[in-house]
Amino acid sequence: MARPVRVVVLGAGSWGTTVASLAARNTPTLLWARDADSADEINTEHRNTRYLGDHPLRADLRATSDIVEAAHEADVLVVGVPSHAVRETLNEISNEVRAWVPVLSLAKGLEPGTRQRPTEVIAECLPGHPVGLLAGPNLAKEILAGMAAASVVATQDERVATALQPLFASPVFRVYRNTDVLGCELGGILKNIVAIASGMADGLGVGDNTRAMVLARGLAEMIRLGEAMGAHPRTFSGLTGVGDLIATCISPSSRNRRVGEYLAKGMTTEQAVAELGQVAEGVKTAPTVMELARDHDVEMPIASEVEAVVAGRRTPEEAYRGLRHVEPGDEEDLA
Ligand SMILES: NC(=O)C1=CN([C@@H]2O[C@H](COP(=O)(O)OP(=O)(O)OC[C@H]3O[C@@H](n4cnc5c(N)ncnc54)[C@H](OP(=O)(O)O)[C@@H]3O)[C@@H](O)[C@H]2O)C=CC1
Ligand SMILES: O=C(CO)COP(=O)(O)O
Repeated sequence: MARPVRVVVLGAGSWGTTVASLAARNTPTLLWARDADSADEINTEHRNTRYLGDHPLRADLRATSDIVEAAHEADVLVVGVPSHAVRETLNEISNEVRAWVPVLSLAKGLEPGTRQRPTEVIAECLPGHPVGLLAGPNLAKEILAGMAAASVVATQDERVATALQPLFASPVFRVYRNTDVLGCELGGILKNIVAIASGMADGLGVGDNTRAMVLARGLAEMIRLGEAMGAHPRTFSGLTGVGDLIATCISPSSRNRRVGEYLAKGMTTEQAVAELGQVAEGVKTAPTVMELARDHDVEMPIASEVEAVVAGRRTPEEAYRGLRHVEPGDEEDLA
């Protein structure tokens, strides 16, 4: 009998640990934590208190702080470190991962400097491997608590996604597939910036109509940039686009939304990020997205205001006043 597929997840933060727990239900799974104490805690107490409080993890989920051991074990490699850390993490193991092992990204940001999406960074670090991503409206703590949710495995080759879907699925976690890798990845990246705007709206106490406007026009910006970069516009009406946008913009637990709320309460960006103690990808990604918008000649007034607040050039009140001055055009004109 063939041995089961072994999944290795790199990064034992809230989402990496949660995805590893999903996979461990289906197949032997090893989680790499760069911190040895976290690996020990997962192995002996079946918890990751730093990121997931007291929530019990599956007893069969194994962890290691030895990244080379992890790389050698992988039949499927899942990259769950933040976008800015994908390259340095994979560079450590670029000669250790067996050929053809599929690599899935969980990260929802852009690499500062290169402006590359995580799947592009992975393709450079591990050439020749099938590369894709797992994304959707997936707030880690809800999924770990067993609440129903859905996600998407996106790979260019549909056969790869079809093979990977059952590794992460459960009766309450539906895993769809999609071949528009660019569109699915951009949805997860761009919604974080709208979520910061939504959090600012919450913090400022603006009305629900205003929040809805920000979500709807934020989605229009995501589609505009996505289409200009070559994504399929219809992808943004799915789980990885509007689905993730809604979850992140309304959830009290979204880190990006919370950063916006903290900024509206008067914190600096540094104070907001420190208060959070976890990654909020939209903070680092906002300036990179504005560079892409300029390159592709795409107007993104909401993202532009968020970037100005994050950079400290504008207050949240000024940003919301600024949005009032944007000349409304044809609503249908998304391109
Ligand atoms: N949390 C969620 O609900 C979801 C998150 N995501 C995305 O998943 C990615 C990871 O997020 P999440 O798990 O939430 O983040 P967390 O902040 O919870 O955890 C980050 C993890 O990455 C590790 N890490 C940070 N910097 C480095 C580095 N330079 N080198 C190696 N490891 C590093 C941290 O290790 P250490 O503890 O040692 O610092 C920690 O294990 C992000 O791109 C996020 O947008 C996607 C869907 C849902
Ligand atoms: O991407 C997420 C949910 O799908 C998590 O969002 P935050 O990083 O804002 O918590």
